[in-house]
Amino acid sequence: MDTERFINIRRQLHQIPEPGFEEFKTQQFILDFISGLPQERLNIQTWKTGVLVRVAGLNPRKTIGYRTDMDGLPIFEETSCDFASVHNGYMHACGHDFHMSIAIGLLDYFVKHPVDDHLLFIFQPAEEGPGGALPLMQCKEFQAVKPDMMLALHIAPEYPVGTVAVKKGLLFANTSELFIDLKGKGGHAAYPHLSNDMVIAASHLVTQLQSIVSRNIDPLDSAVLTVGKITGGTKQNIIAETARLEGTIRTLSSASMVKVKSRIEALVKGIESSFECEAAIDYGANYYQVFNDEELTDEFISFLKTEKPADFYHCREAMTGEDFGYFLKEIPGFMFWLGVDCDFGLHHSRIEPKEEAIPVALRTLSAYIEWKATSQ
Ligand SMILES: CC(=O)N[C@@H](CCC[C@H](N)C(=O)O)C(=O)O
Repeated sequence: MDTERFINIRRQLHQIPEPGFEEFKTQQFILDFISGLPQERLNIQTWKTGVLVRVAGLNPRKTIGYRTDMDGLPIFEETSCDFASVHNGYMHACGHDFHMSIAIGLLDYFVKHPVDDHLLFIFQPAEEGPGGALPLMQCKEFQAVKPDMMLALHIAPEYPVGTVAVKKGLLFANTSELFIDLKGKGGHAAYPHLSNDMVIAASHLVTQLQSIVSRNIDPLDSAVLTVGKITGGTKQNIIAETARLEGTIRTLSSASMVKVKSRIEALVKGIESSFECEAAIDYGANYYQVFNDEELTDEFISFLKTEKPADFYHCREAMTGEDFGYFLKEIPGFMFWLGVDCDFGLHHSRIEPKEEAIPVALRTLSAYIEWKATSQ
């Protein structure tokens, strides 16, 4: 496999990160690549900004699905790459450029080396939000070619290149976005008694929210509540009429998600009454946990240990979220981490994953899919 080619594709994709459901250039890039492949075995469909490509099997008994996400994040890139994002304010800071180039490499390989089973490559928009997996799964294009098993990977900055980390069962958390709007009364900075300051109300609320994880959740059943963005007011000498908190909730159990949300609602009610303001809560997109099929994951681990395309690490569950969880809720399969060894983590403006991980993923997945799609 000419892995340099797919590293180069990763660099081209890295330059054009786009928001969820606006991956227009990315979609065109993928379609252009596909149009250069031998077409005889291909069935190509688009859904919104996504692409579904089926490679017809030689003697199909099942369909194996491979999913990559496509969207970038609203982050100003601060890497030293000479192929940095040309979309100012957007960056592939969660590895979706890696994920796509690996999917393209596998597609290229299997078009030229067909296997018995059908393979479905799913280029899915909007993983970072509002979530493309669930609506894609409901579309008629997907239903017509629905796989019998699903695979995906995610880059992992904390593991060395050459490793694959996985576990059976729960891998990623349940997630819910969180948006809280506060409305009070604006006014002159010098007349606080005639106004109702939402910067103060928002500050109290952010602090109170921290008590939920520490005091309402069983410490053995982890949860995270992060407020990632806070906005309010218009100028330093004007009392803020409105403020907005934007965050995310992560829990390992769905019972804890219910609990966190009920505590948020109680605290927000308290803020309304103590600060005499109005508040509105919006939970945005919710992602179902990523739960790896036990049998298939065990089998993949045995494959890794026997064939050794990569070093196997047994990982713990993580509080990251992934709408790939919706695929795994309906279709057996698994997701794994691909070690890319870098100093900065996911969602950081300086993340520079090591590209040597791309050949590791191509080697591992082409061997595994080849075995899975011919042997059983
Ligand atoms: C792997 C990863 O980083 N996924 C994202 C998914 C975001 C879900 C949603 N927008 C939310 O914030 O809840 C993550 O932040 O874990």
